[in-house]
Amino acid sequence: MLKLDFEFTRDAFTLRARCAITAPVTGICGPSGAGKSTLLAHVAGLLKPARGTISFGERTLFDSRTRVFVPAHHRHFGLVFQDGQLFPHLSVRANLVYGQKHLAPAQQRFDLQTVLDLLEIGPLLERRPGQLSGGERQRVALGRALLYSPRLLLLDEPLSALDRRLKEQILPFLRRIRDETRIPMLYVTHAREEIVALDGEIVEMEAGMLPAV
Ligand SMILES: Nc1ncnc2c1ncn2[C@@H]1O[C@H](COP(=O)(O)OP(=O)(O)OP(=O)(O)O)[C@@H](O)[C@H]1O
Repeated sequence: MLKLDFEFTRDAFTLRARCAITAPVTGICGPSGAGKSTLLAHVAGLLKPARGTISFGERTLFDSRTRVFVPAHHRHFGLVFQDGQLFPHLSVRANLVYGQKHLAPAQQRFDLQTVLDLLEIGPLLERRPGQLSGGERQRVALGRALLYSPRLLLLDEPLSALDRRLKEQILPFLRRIRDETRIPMLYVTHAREEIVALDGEIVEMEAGMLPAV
């Protein structure tokens, strides 16, 4: 369970999050500027709240009173953004194993072959990101996040750069990730139908409030 109870202010924008997230897939929906990406950045450990607490399972990730702040690279969460953010100078293979290199063997939940099979990206291994279609790039980005053996997958508009056909191609892969890895997902999107397709629970965000009041 991901428990959020914190506040953050940046210029005129204030984010207030107070909720417990328990579903296997949770969609954070809401209008542009509501604070969805800012919320995800707090869960990832890329931004620090002004005050409050964030915990995942038994682990406290942030507590302003006791001055706990677990940095992003110690949270073991996988991140996938809209444009995949692959390293352009590295092959698909090198991109995939990038995060895995930093894990001790005992921490590695998946091997490369399992992820290649799951996402059907084996034939792409020796290509560079510039030689991939948008949908292939997003599958590689998902593969890279999985090989990091994340405890939670944070997805920020992972399909929004893709056309309808590609979205419909990738959604079954996301369903496979949900069913075969059982890694919980926190999924930011404008497209509620993506969350519906994943049988997820939707949490509505409005004007910096989670949940909206
Ligand atoms: N790097 C930044 N510096 C200053 N303000 C920012 C920055 N990034 C976002 N903001 C502001 O913070 C608020 C929340 O932005 P955020 O990107 O979290 O919203 P969002 O719900 O993800 O929007 P969208 O759906 O358009 O991506 C907005 O008012 C935005 O203008």
